[in-house]
Amino acid sequence: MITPDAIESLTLEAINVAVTYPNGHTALRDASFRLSGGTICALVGVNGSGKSTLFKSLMGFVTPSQGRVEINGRPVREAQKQSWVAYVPQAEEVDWSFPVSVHDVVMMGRYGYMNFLRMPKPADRTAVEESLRRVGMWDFRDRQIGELSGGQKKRVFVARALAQRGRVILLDEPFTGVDVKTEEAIITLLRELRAEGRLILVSTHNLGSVPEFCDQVVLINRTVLAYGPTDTVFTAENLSQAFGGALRHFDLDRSTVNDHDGRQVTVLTDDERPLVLGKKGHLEYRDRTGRENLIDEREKES
Ligand SMILES: Nc1ncnc2c1ncn2[C@@H]1O[C@H](COP(=O)(O)OP(=O)(O)OP(=O)(O)O)[C@@H](O)[C@H]1O
Repeated sequence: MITPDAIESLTLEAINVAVTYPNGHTALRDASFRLSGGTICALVGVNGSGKSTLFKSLMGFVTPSQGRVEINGRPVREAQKQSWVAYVPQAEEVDWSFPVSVHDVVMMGRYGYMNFLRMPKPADRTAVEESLRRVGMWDFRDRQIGELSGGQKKRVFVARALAQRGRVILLDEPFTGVDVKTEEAIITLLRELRAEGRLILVSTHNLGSVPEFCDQVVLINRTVLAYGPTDTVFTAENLSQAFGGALRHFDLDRSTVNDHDGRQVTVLTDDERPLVLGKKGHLEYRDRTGRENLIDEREKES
C-alpha cells in the first residue's frame, strides 16, 4: 500500500492545455488548474464541455496541441509508465460481452508491473485479492464481467484502479446508473483513498453530491472556468456560467428540502440530486456533521 509519506508531494497540473481532434474540432483551449494529493476533486461541466477530453489528456491518450500536463512536475507519459494514473471508465466505454472474468479485469490493473509475458507474480495476485475484497466483490471473482449489475461493474473497475496502486485516480461518471447505497460505498472508499494522500478526480453530473464528498471542484466548459475549494467555486453564478440554460432553477420561499430549517433556498438541478444554496448563496449540506459553524451562521440570517 502507498503510504501518505510516499505521495505527500503529489501534484497534477494542466498548463494552458488545448486539444484539437483530427477533424479540426477544438474540445479544450487554454485549460489550466493545479491540484495536490489528498483531495477528492469534482470535474463538473455540461455534456460536450470536454470532461472526457481532459481525462484523456491527463492519461496521455491525447496529446495537447498546445500546453502540457505534468504530474509531480514530469510529463504525464512518464507517470503513466509508472502506472501512477488509474482510470475508472464510464459503463458505455466498456465492451461487456468480452469474455473476461472479474478477476481478469482487476488483474489488468497490474499489467504495468509485469513483463511482456504478463505472468502474474504472488504480489499481483495479492493486490487483486485485496482490491476485490475492499470493494466487496471477491465472491464474484469468477463471474464473467457482463453478468454483473451496473453498480457491481463499477466496483470492479474501482478495484482495478486500486490494484494498479494509482496515485492519481480518474473516475468518469462513477455514479451513473448506481443506487444510493453503492454510491455511498464508493464515496466511503474514495474518502479512504484521499486519506492515503491520493488525488482523486471525479467527473459527475450529480451536482447535489459534490459538496457532500468533494473538497475541490474544477468547473469546465471547453476551458477551465474556475477551480478551487468547493464552497468558493460552487456558486450559483459560476454554475450558471458553466451550465447556461441546462440547469433547472427554483427559488423556494420556505424550504421543504429534507429536514432543512425552513429558510429560503435556491435549488439548482439537472438530475435527481439537486444542489441546494441558502439565502446568501452558500452551500447547504445534507450531512452537517463537522459543519456546525455554518448552522450558527444560518441562525444569524433573518
Ligand atoms: N474523437 C473525437 N473527434 C472529434 N471530436 C470529438 C472527439 N471526441 C470528442 N469530441 C468532441 O469534443 C467535445 C468534447 O467532448 P467530450 O467527450 O470531452 O465531452 P464531455 O464533457 O466528456 O461530454 P459528456 O458529458 O457528454 O460525456 C464534444 O463537442 C465532442 O463532440
